Amino acid sequence: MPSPRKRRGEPVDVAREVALDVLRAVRERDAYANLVLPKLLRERKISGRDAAFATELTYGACRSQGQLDAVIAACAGRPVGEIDGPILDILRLGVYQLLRTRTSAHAAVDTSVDLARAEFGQGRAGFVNAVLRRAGEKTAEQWVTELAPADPVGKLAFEYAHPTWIAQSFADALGAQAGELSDLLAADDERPVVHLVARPGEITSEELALVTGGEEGRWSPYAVYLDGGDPGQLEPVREGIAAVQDEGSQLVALALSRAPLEGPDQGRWLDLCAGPGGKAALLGALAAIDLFTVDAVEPSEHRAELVRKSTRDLPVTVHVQDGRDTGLEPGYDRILVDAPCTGLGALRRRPESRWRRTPADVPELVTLQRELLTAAWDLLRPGGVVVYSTCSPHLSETLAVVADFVRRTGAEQLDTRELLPGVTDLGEGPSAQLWPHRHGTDAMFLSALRKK
Ligand SMILES: C[S@@+](CC[C@H](N)C(=O)[O-])C[C@H]1O[C@@H](n2cnc3c(N)ncnc32)[C@H](O)[C@@H]1O
Repeated sequence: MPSPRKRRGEPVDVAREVALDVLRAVRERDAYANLVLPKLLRERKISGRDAAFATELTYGACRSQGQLDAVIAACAGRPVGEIDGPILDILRLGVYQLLRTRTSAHAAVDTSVDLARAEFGQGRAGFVNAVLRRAGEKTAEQWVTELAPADPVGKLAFEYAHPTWIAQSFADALGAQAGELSDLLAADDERPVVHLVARPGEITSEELALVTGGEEGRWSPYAVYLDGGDPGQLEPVREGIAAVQDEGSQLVALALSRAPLEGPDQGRWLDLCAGPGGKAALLGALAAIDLFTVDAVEPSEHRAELVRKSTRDLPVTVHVQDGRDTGLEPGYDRILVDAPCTGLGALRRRPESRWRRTPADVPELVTLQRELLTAAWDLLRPGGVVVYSTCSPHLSETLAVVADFVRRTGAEQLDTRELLPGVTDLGEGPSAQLWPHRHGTDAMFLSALRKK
C-alpha cells in the first residue's frame, strides 16, 4: 500500500502513518493487526526504531480501544459512533500516545494534527487538536478515576482496557482466586514471549535453545523461549524440526499422549479440530516414536493445507471433513477435541480481538463444542481417552461443556493435572486451567475424559 499522506513531498511520519493505516484496516475491513502490520512494515521498508514504535502504537491502540474511546467521547462531547471513522483512528492513535506512552504531549498532538491536515484539511485538523488538548489535560489515572464504572470488575476492566464481560468471565473462571484478576489483565496486555517447540525425535529443547540463543521452557520438555527476532528466519524452524507454538498448546498435546488408557494403546490417534496444525504436528511427532498414526480432521480446505504443511514427513493423514460427521472408522485410542472457541485465552496474541468478540458469540460456539465432543466420543474405543481443550477460560465453554457431557455420557473424568507433572497452580481439578499470569502461557483449558 503506498503512503497516501505527503507534506512538502515527505511522508508525515512513517511510524505513525503505518500505525494509522493498520488501525484503519482493522476498523474498515476487520483485518488482523498482527497480519497487516508486518506486511506494511516490509513493503515500506520500515525497520529498527521506527518499526518498534509503529508496533507499539498499533498494537497498543488496538488493545486499549475501549478505554481510548471513552476518553475521546468525553473530550469530543459526543459518542465515538458519531465521529468519522478515519478521524476516530487519528484520535485513537493520539490519545494512546498521550495516555499510555512516554511520547511528549506536544509531539502526540502535533503529529496527529499533521496527519489530519495532510488528509482532511484544516477544519478537521482543528477538531483533532481540540479533542487531544482536552485529553491531555488529565493523566491516564485521572481519566480512569473519572470514567471507570464503580463496580470492582468494571473498574479493573476499564483500567486494563478489557470489555467488562471478558473481565467478568476471567473473574468467574478464577473463582476463589479472583483477586488475581488485575495480574491476569496486566499479563494479557504484555507482548507474549515467543515459544518454540522442538520436534520430538528430531531435536531436543536443550539443542534448540543452544542453536537459537533461547531459553529452555519451564513446563513442556519441548519448549524454548525466545526473546525476540523473527522466528521464521531461524534455521531449525525453516528445516521443520522446530516451530512456533505456545507452551500451553504443547501441554495439551502432551496431556493427550500421556493419559492412561484401559488396555494397550493400539496406536490410532485422532485430532478432530486440527487446523492450522500445531498440536497435530506435536502429536504426529510423538506418535512417530512408537510407529503410531494420527488422523487430523479440519473442515476448512485452507486450514487443512496448513495442517498438511505442518505435519509433512509425519505419520499424519489429513481429512477435510466436518468433525461432527467424519465418516472415519470408530475405535480410536486417543482423541483431541481442541474446539473452536471465543479465543478469550489468547487475547495477547490478537490485539484487536477483545473488542470484536461479544457475549452473543458464546452460545453458538458452545453448541458446536458439545456436538464435536459427542462426535469424538462415538469415535473412541472403550478405555480410550478424549482430551477436550479450548483457548478460552470462559466457564460456558469449559467446565459447563464438560459437566454437561459427563452427565449425559457417564464419562470418567481423569485428574488432568496429573497429566502435566511439574506444572503448578492448575486449579482444583479434575480439569486443568493454564493462565498467562501464572504460567506465561495462553489461558488453555483442558479436561481428560475416559470411556468406560
Ligand atoms: C482452536 S482451533 C484448533 C487449533 C489446532 N488444534 C492447533 O493446535 O493448531 C479450532 C479449529 O477447528 C476448526 N473447526 C471449526 N468447525 C469445525 C468442525 N465443525 N469440525 C472440525 N473442526 C472445526 C476450525 O477451522 C479451527 O481450525
